[in-house]
Amino acid sequence: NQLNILLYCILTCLNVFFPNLDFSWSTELEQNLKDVFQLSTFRPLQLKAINLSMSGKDLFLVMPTGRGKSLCYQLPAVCSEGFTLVVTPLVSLMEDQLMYLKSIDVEAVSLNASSSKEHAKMVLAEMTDSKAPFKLLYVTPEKIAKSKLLMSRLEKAYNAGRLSRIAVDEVHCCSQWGHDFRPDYKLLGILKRQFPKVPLLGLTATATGSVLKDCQKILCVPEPITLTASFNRTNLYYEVRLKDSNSDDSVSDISALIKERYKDQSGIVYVFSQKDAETVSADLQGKGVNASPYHANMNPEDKSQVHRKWATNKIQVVVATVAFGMGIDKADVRFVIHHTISKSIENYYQESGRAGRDDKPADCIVYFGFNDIFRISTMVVMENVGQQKLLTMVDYCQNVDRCRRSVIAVHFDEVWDDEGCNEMCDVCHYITVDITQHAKDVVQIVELAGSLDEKLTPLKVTEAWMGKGPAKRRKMIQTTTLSRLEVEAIITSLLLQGYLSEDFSFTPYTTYFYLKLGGKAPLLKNQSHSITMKMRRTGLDANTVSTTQQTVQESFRQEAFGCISRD
Ligand SMILES: Nc1ncnc2c1ncn2[C@@H]1O[C@H](COP(=O)(O)OP(=O)(O)OP(=O)(O)O)[C@@H](O)[C@H]1O
Repeated sequence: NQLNILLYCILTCLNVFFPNLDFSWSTELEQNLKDVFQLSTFRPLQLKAINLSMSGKDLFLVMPTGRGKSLCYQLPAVCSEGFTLVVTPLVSLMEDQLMYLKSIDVEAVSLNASSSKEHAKMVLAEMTDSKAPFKLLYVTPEKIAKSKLLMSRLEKAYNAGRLSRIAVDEVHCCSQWGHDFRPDYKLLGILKRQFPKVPLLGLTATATGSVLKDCQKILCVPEPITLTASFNRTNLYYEVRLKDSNSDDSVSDISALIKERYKDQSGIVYVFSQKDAETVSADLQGKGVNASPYHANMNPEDKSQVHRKWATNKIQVVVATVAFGMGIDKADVRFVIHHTISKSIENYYQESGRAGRDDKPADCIVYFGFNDIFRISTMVVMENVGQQKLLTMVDYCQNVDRCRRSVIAVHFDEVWDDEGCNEMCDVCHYITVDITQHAKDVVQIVELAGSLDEKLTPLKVTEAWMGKGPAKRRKMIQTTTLSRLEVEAIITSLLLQGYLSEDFSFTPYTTYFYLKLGGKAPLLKNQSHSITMKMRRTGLDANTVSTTQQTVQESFRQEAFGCISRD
């Protein structure tokens, strides 16, 4: 092993100068990639990870969901003597992998709580048999923790040189700081302690530096190399929409999106609770969307039927809780809509990451509702740093000063270049505009009305500024050519920034809302005073940005959440 590591280091250095230089296993790798896995090229970091693992190095591989982590241990398994032990958290994940490996004629077996006695006996016997055909042995962490028989067999296989590699899938489950902690993962340190010479490969789609440090300690891996692929899924468009928590407008909006923008395209709608899965699914069905619910409380047959029908495009949309998660590997998912925010950015990244696995454009939209923050908050109250993580998700939704992608990238400690978004998020469609002159024009209209002892409703101010007021008044003010939506957005902004304020008038029958000068209006007399606001650029592709309705909503939102400072 040490010779291999030395060889790897020398060859890596030489590779810089001689890119075609190969390792002893390179030809076999290339061959099996094509012949067995039927893939023509490696994706970024796959070859590097495989070469490191083949050289005997312990490795943590952090690679976005759907980028091909499994190949990084399956291909080495096929190219090595003996077998690779794969620890995976869910039996369903295991079954998917076994089915896939069977379809490409790679021998693999599993041991879990539902394995029959005969099957377990056969597998345990074959572990030490040099003629046994299997290349991968999938086990749950519970099995490692509870089965002394398995550990004793692993020890025998290790001593016989048959345990070639250990892969720990979803390695972040080791750490309580991770988003999916599983107590049995805490016990996996036994593997490296008992089998120190076997290289370990920990795989995860989402783990911050501190989570990985924790995993390293728990797994007793002395000096792992960490390879981190970029989190930037360039084909995904990220968008946040405001949700009025007191109405079901969001469901109407979602159904309109599915029927128009995503007509005949496959997608997922994530919801907060099992009850929401049932009701949102029923609402969507009522609006003519081919949707089905999915949650942990359904019986296993119903769940696998929904999954199967969705995978074969007989159901267009699955309305699911997070139970519809690991192991979902449908390539052509064109949209992942969150009816409710996720409980952390890690969760959101993983859930939304199920879109666009075929590298074609796909949308990730989250509906952000004020009340949802508190619903989730009570759910995560028992979790370590649950509130902190939830707030990072809220910040992702609320912050319109930073590109959505940059928030995700920075969260995962990735060095980020703002150009990396390529305008593939809603925030990057906003521009900061100077509205000082507009503000002066509007304030002049309200001021003039005041001097004439008139009161103007917001509608009257809008119309006056757009030149629709009485002709003699038009001559006294500066009218605008801006669109109505822009005019409304600017007036709202001035109201929220304090340049205008409300002037209520009560009658026995109704209450009138007029606009009057706000406390900050006098600042506009100062030549050096300027005001800005964020606005969505106009003239953008209707397929990737929201409707005009959204423009107004967004501008309200930025102001309402105080994204523009009140200077
Ligand atoms: N080099 C490659 N070229 C083309 N397709 C690939 C390549 N490597 C893997 N894939 C495909 O990418 C898909 C996702 O792979 P895989 O399931 O290993 O992803 P993953 O990173 O483990 O995702 P998850 O985090 O969801 O488990 C699979 O369909 C796989 O066949």
